[in-house]
Amino acid sequence: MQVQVVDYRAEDAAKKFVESLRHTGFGVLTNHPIQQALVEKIYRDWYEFFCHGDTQAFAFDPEKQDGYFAPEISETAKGHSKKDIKEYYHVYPWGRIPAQLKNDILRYYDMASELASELLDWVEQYSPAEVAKHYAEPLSNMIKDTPNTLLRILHYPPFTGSEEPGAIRAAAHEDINLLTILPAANEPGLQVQAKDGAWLDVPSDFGHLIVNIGDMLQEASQGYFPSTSHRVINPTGESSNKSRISLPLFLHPRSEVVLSEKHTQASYLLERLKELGVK
Ligand SMILES: O=C(O)CCC(=O)C(=O)O
Ligand SMILES: [Fe+2]
Repeated sequence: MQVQVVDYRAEDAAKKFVESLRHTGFGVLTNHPIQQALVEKIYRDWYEFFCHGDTQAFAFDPEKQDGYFAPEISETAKGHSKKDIKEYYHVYPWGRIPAQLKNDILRYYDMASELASELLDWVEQYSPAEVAKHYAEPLSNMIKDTPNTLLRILHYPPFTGSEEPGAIRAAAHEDINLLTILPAANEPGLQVQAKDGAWLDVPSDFGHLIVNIGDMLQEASQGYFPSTSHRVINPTGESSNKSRISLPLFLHPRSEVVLSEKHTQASYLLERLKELGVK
């Protein structure tokens, strides 16, 4: 099993990329249209906010789920008992965003959402007919005008030595949503689980764009596209003193979109958030 690094501009990009998604749940793009300078600026500015900003003034709203999630209330992955070692902020265009960070993060949100829509068209194009016939509507249509797509800015703080034994930056989990788009973080650590159980590093050179299948696309494709387990391991050596910032965009269909006979987006999300203990 290999996560493919695919040149977005190559002629056979869509085919290769969807093959990688099918076999590993992950695909990685180079030469993609997301501006790296913007990503780097977001990393710097949000690092500043996490370290010196008035995070408590933006404490998350339990109902709407926008805002800042402190390390103490941060999520526990499904099936795990220890909290992840991280803090994060949930950006929705309709939600609260610190004024000085608003322009850049919403520009990124729009840019990444637009690319995501194209990637969903690629997935649709290379879905076998017997899989695609179960899509209740075109995949890219499912996210059109959606208020549910979530941009999460994650800060994994430097290690101090007082971390809870056994806890890791992000315990093994699957994403809940349709597709996740993630620029390579400023520090390594992201791994995906192969079919034989082994953990493999996801190619994460600076500038790479990492894309993975979430449970909702697995559900909609009746398992054809696998939502694979991934995790963020703890830093060692010099890296232990460094923060890690990452920026996953979780694409969510509109609430009423039908995923399968059993679930709409809304019913599926509610079930999963309850499992995570954040709802
Ligand atoms: O920080 C990362 O690289 C991945 C984060 C992640 O998997 C998540 O928040 O769902
Ligand atoms: Fe994830």
